Amino acid sequence: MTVGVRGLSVLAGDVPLVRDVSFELGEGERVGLIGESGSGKSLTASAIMGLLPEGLRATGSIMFHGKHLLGASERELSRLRGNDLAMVFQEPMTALNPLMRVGRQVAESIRLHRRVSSREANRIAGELLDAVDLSGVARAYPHQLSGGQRQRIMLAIALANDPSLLICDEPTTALDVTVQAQVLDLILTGVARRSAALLFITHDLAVVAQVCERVLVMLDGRIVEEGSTRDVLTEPRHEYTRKLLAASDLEVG
Ligand SMILES: Nc1ncnc2c1ncn2[C@@H]1O[C@H](COP(=O)(O)OP(=O)(O)OP(=O)(O)O)[C@@H](O)[C@H]1O
Repeated sequence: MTVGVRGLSVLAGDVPLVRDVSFELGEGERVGLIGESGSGKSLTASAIMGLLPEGLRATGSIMFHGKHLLGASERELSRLRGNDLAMVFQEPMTALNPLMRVGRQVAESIRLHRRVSSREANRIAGELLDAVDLSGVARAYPHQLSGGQRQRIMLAIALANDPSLLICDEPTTALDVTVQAQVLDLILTGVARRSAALLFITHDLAVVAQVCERVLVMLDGRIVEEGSTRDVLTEPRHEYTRKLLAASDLEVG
């Protein structure tokens, strides 16, 4: 097991925003987390990353390779983040440094966690950029790249240290459809190559169908349904999942 979430709740004071959520991700498993806006998907991801907004607290337990993440020190968490535990967000511009060339940002993410010379880090960064079809942009600044290119830089950074868990929070929502397909392919290749587990947050059931083996459905802070992607999308049990399906233009065959 890569990650095991047990009875996770996220609270703002006494108000529960995520309620008693439990799930596991096996090695190399690709799991979708779907549900309407405000259902608690991002907070669940933030709790795993140890990145909850100030004022919120998590209870329950999150095990990652046998380590308790809730209650881990900030030092331990920052050692894991960007290393064995990585995340790609919806908006890459906020995560990239606007003043630093993108190749250097990839190389620095390597040197933050590994003892390698800057030359070696640059070499690995070059390989990572090749792997996301971005050979030749290492010297560009973020604003000189398209949204899809920036998201691929974020993916290269997230994969830089061969994480065993990659969390993607709506990574393609802001991209147009053809670019979206390319980024999804690169995510799939990137996790497959590393046998990394993937937790993929999205509103888009077509994306779930393409990317995930298993799916968790959240409503109002709870997981209300889970199962194989095929079962959930062809024979949804919960009324909410049926509504989601009816509202999507997904044709499940
Ligand atoms: N810092 C915060 N303080 C108080 N409430 C918050 C905070 N962050 C999020 N919430 C609330 O918690 C609930 C769950 O938020 P979350 O961002 O996890 O939803 P989501 O399912 O990811 O939605 P979206 O798809 O829009 O990103 C929402 O009702 C949101 O308003």
